[in-house]
Amino acid sequence: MSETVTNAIELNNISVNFQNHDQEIDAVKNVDLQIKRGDIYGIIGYSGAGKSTLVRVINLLQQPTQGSVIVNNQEILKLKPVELRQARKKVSMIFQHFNLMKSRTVQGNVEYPLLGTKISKADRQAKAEKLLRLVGLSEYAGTYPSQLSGGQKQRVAIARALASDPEILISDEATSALDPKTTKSILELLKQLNRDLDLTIVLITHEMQVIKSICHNVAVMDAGEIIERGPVAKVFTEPQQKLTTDFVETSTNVKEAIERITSTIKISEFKDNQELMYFNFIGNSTKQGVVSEFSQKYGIDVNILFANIDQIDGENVGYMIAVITGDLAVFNAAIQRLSSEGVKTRILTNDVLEGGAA
Ligand SMILES: Nc1ncnc2c1ncn2[C@@H]1O[C@H](COP(=O)(O)OP(=O)(O)OP(=O)(O)O)[C@@H](O)[C@H]1O
Repeated sequence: MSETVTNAIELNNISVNFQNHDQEIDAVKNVDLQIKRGDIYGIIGYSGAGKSTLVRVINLLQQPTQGSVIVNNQEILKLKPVELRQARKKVSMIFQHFNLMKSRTVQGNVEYPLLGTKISKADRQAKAEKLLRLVGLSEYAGTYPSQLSGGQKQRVAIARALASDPEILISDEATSALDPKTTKSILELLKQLNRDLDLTIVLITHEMQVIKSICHNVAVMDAGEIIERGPVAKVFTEPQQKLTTDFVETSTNVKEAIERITSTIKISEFKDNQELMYFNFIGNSTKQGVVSEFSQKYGIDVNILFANIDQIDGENVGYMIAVITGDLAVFNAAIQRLSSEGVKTRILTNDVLEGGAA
């Protein structure tokens, strides 16, 4: 199958410039992005990185300054207005603040995108009922948004977004206003919709935890550019950029652990044969194996200060911070061997002494 058949979205050399008074803002700079049909693709970055501007280009809510936008094999910048309206129906969005209409009931909100279409009133009602069942809110059809919790409001917004039978759903920080438990249930719902409806999902977030929960692929944005991208498991285990490492270490609690450990132990008092080490294990390279290999085979003492294990895309990923004590030449040889077995290591001692670990 050719690329154009399998890609739901193809952005080529997209730039978006804004003129703010006498200042020009390059919100998106020369971005190329391909998203496969049926993928859950995360875009992560800090506030102002250009994420929202970039995804708004997908349905032309934002006109790009340059570049081409191909959605479902259609070059949408070249469509006539009537064709563009049709194409846009295939791309729905959900937002952080839900954007529900307060004066309409839950049912009325879900029916809203179908008003003014050829669909009959009875079919419209039946479709809204079906969608509310799908998101688990049937019994709330007659209530108003103000009577719902944040998670329920987002479910209504999702049902409404599905009313036009989209092929692509864009989620712009849709879980950012929700507590962790509700976030989890909304992400589970999105995962289910991706699977059951073959919905392509583009998900913007500033939390790597969200990416880790449901995305297959991720792009990291900074200052209008995509600075790193790839399958989530690969980006998590082999981040290439400092910003990506920051996001990963925050979501795995490693960053917090490094800060806690380095503020409680005195590295300046370490002996010459001691190092503070960070280990990252992937797949079969278990923590136990490494610790026993260090102590039994190399005679190196490993004092574990932090350990955590994650499941990313079905793969176990472990993180450990430890003080190791022993012959450093032997130790260096040991880490070289481990690195060939998929264990990543980083000596934190120097980072901390130079003030660069956090
Ligand atoms: N309509 C606009 N007019 C002028 N500048 C804009 C406009 N929209 C966005 N910007 C600017 O473009 C840059 C990127 O904004 P954007 O909202 O895309 O970032 P973001 O990564 O989505 O951040 P956030 O999560 O805070 O929305 C910012 O500097 C922002 O101030």
